[in-house]
Amino acid sequence: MTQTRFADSGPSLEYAPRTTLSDFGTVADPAAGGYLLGQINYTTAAADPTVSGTGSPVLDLHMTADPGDAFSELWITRDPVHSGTHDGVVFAHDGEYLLCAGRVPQARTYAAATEHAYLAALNVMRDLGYRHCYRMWNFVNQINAPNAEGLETYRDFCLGRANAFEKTGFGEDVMPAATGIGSLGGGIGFYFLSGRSARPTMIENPEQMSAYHYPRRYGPKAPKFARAAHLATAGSGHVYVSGTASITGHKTRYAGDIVRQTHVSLQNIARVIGATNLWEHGIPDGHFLSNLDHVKVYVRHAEHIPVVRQICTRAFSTAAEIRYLNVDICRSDLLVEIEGIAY
Ligand SMILES: C=C(O[C@@H]1C=C(C(=O)O)C=C[C@H]1O)C(=O)O
Repeated sequence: MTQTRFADSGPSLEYAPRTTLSDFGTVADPAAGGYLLGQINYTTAAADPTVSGTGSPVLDLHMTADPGDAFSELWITRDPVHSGTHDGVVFAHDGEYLLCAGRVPQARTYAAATEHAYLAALNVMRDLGYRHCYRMWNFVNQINAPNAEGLETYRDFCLGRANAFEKTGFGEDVMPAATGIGSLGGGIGFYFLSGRSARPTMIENPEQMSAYHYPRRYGPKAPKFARAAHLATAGSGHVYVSGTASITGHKTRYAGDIVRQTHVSLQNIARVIGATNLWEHGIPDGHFLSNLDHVKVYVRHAEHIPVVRQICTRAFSTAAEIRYLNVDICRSDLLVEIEGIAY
């Protein structure tokens, strides 16, 4: 288990093997002053989000078929948390940071229910004063399958998300980093991180068209996310890197070629977090792939995982926590996608 990082830039993240979560019980580690802002279980079945008996949001995502591969993300903060629920969304906040989580049950179409669930979460952020959302995660079962009306499920989700953003004006100034990835079941699970005073800087990649500008050939409403979000309240910041794939401009590159797609995904991340790009965004900082931690590598075909692991092992630090997940990806011609946090 990684050493808890209490940084000025957001709650600290730890990965814990599913089996050790009982150790956490109430709070993460009173000795370290840690409190559990939220627990996201990447596990073998989906479940509605709940608030645990000790007051922490818990979301189970169906992201692995093998219990031995299950793990939990523990978002740990230094201050006591207050939790609650609103219209199906669970949340916890510590005065500076908020985690909220929700789920849209399996359905024939998703746009309306996604819009409703997102509005509930956006209202929680607004009403509690945590307007600066910097990272969103979305796990979409059967992401490439057509919905009951023939629209690809991912595009259906993007339509609902965009409608929620447009109705609230959310994202007009700063779009959060995000992941929109497949899952093995459970409709659409999602969770968000927001700050009260910390103002994230939205980062784009000059090698890629901003997703929110994608042409209509990719769906009725474009995906709404930034390539990364830099968060700093004091001192150095963290860069939350969105799910990144083999896309330059707006086009998929190297369809069918897992090795090249993996390298393009890594090149895109290196470009986004590198000093040249961060300075272009007014951030006097720079990172390398070796600074990335809490990496998730999503791979469409299980048989590709060994070669992807080989490439990623060489690219990232030996100290990096890396999880490989065999799930579908938002475009049917994408074979791999990678996200992480640059510290
Ligand atoms: C891979 C891409 O998009 C994916 C989908 C996202 C979403 O819809 O929130 C965010 C990042 C990726 O997980 C891309 O368009 O480059």
